[in-house]
Amino acid sequence: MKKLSIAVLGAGSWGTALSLVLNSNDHVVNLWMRGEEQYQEILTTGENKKYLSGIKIPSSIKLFTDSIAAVKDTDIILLAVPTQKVREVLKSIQPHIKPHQVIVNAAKGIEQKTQLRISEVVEEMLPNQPYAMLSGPSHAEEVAINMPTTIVAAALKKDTAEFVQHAFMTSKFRVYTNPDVAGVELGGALKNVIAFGAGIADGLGFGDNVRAALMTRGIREIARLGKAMGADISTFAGLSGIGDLIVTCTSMHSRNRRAGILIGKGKSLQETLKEIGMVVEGITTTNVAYELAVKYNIEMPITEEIYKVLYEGRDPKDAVINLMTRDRKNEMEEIVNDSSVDWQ
Ligand SMILES: NC(=O)C1=CN([C@@H]2O[C@H](COP(=O)(O)OP(=O)(O)OC[C@H]3O[C@@H](n4cnc5c(N)ncnc54)[C@H](O)[C@@H]3O)[C@@H](O)[C@H]2O)C=CC1
Ligand SMILES: O=C(CO)COP(=O)(O)O
Repeated sequence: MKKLSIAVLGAGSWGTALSLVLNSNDHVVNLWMRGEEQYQEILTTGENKKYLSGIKIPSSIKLFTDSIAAVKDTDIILLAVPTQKVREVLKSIQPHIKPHQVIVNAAKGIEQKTQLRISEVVEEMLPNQPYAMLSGPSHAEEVAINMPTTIVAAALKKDTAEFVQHAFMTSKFRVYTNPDVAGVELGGALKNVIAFGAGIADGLGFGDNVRAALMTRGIREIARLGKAMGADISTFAGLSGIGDLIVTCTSMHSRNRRAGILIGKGKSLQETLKEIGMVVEGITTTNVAYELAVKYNIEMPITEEIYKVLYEGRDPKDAVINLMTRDRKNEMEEIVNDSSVDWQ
């Protein structure tokens, strides 16, 4: 593939790790960060200490604090900032974006004030701009040291998905395509809620049985909401669904899981966020997911309990009791896949 020029907006752990992947593919990489201090640190030490310590950032990755300069003449603009900041970052570069530039989103969440997925935010701000969502089981800490990783590039148009697949794929970073943008975006966002809950269970001292139950029942409620919102439920059985749910619920790299563990151990939300020091998307996504469940009239008992722990002061131990003592159910009732999402 022809070497591309790619702007990576956001130099947190994920933006930095993806810059390394793209750099290893010999693309020109413009890594943008908003802080002068962070810029100076990476420039002088060759390391992004706060977000990805111990990883050398090659000098071939160009550093920027001016987002307009970073996106100029690039083929791809990769969004790697927290979900709630995507609109603000896009706004700052909006007049400078050319119609051919592919927006690739790596943020896993739903905009809180609008309940929009990121593809919908991008479409609202930049109608008809080519767009892909990159999502799947992929902790930055492992990607940055070249551990084999698989991920999905979802786009409505096949050529956009394949373009992004080519751009990112290396022998250590395998990219699949998928036409179900809604499913991939929702899977990536909603798994963080369940991972946070799995962390709470760990923090309370529960074991592997509870974690497995939360993952299995969690993907069911994610799929139920996803289906109501237009996704193909088979996507939730893929890398961006159950794949990402597994890694986030089991890995100590997961900020969502680690945040849950601290809450389960009795720390306040404020103490927890301070200790993690990076974005914990599941906190806001719990709020949006709860509202969406009400709006679409979807049963999401795990999400509801986590919402009540986070926002209504429910004791996590009571949340577990509530989940265990719900009405008796038949596991096989529920979802039938009658949606069919295909390339446009
Ligand atoms: N860390 C990981 O392993 C993965 C993260 N993601 C997703 O990527 C997104 C970003 O996450 P991380 O890089 O991990 O977060 P992070 O907390 O490591 O870094 C966030 C970055 O965004 C910057 N930022 C915050 N507010 C900003 C604003 N208003 N304008 C511009 N930049 C701002 C911060 O300075 C920081 O550089 C999240 O949605 C996350 O779910 C997805 C896959 C893997
Ligand atoms: O999405 C991720 C891994 O695929 C990262 O999850 P955390 O934000 O919980 O660290």
